[in-house]
Amino acid sequence: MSFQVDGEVASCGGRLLKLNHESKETKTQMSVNIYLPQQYYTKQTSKIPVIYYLSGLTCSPQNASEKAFWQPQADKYGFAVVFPDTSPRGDEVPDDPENGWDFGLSAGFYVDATQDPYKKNYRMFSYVHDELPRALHQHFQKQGSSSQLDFLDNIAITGHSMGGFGAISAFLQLRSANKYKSCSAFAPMVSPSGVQWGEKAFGGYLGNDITTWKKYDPAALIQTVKNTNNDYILIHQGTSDPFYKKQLKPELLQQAAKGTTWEGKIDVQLVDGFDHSYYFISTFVPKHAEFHAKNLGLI
Ligand SMILES: N[C@@H](CCC(=O)N[C@@H](CSC=O)C(=O)NCC(=O)O)C(=O)O
Repeated sequence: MSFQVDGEVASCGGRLLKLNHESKETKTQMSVNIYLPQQYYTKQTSKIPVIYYLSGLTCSPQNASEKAFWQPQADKYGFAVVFPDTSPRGDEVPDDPENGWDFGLSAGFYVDATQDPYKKNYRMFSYVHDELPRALHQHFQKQGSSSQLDFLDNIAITGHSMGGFGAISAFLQLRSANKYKSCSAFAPMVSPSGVQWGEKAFGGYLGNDITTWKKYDPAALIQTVKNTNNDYILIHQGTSDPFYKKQLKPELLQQAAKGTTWEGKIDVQLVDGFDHSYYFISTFVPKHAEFHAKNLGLI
């Protein structure tokens, strides 16, 4: 459960820690970055909430740490940001037999695989939402500073593309436990069961029985999970995103929400001319930071 420090970088008013640890879930070493805001170093007494940011296909924890510009927002409101990896890695970890970038390494889809040969290592749902937060809690507790960081209770989740899918899927699956206080997403894939990226990933990790896919599919989950808390989900989507119409389709979540307790609660903001890149993400991170800061009780 203990973390090794691969690096520590001064960034804005705080520090970005680059950590790795042995995961029982994935049976591999997992990298994770965490940004500790300036409030952490001024030893404030109230607990610092945590936002989990799930990255998209091809990403490691570095992409968002370097290009999303969460750090100034974290300093502004006083939250920490955790950037998990997108899949298990290593020579022993099975990859895409087609050598694509949309499955296998860097493309774990935040699900617990049930199919060979993936089920041994690809346990990203259990890793991200259970093992990692507990491991971080224990690590910082040992450092004598757990009172300052709240990895388990006052937490929120967001993500981009595959990670936006992972964030909404987990938010809904874990809603009855009120695990995440709020959820937002940048250009998320909201109905993976019906698009090529999702069909390939779910087929490979979960098998051909599509009834097993529904457990993870936001457009299916939204029809069964009750919105008892008057929550809403914030989504930004660029209109010039090459993946918007074929893979992402955020409007499908709004349509699926019709007639449910989520109707009118899926706030899809289409932003003209923006693409799928970190230029898009970094532009709208301040809006997502403010949204989560409100839900985490920081403003
Ligand atoms: N390599 C691909 C492009 C892949 C891509 O756009 N990845 C996105 C996430 S896509 C959905 O999950 C990403 O975040 N890339 C990392 C980055 O730093 O931009 C291609 O060649 O088209």
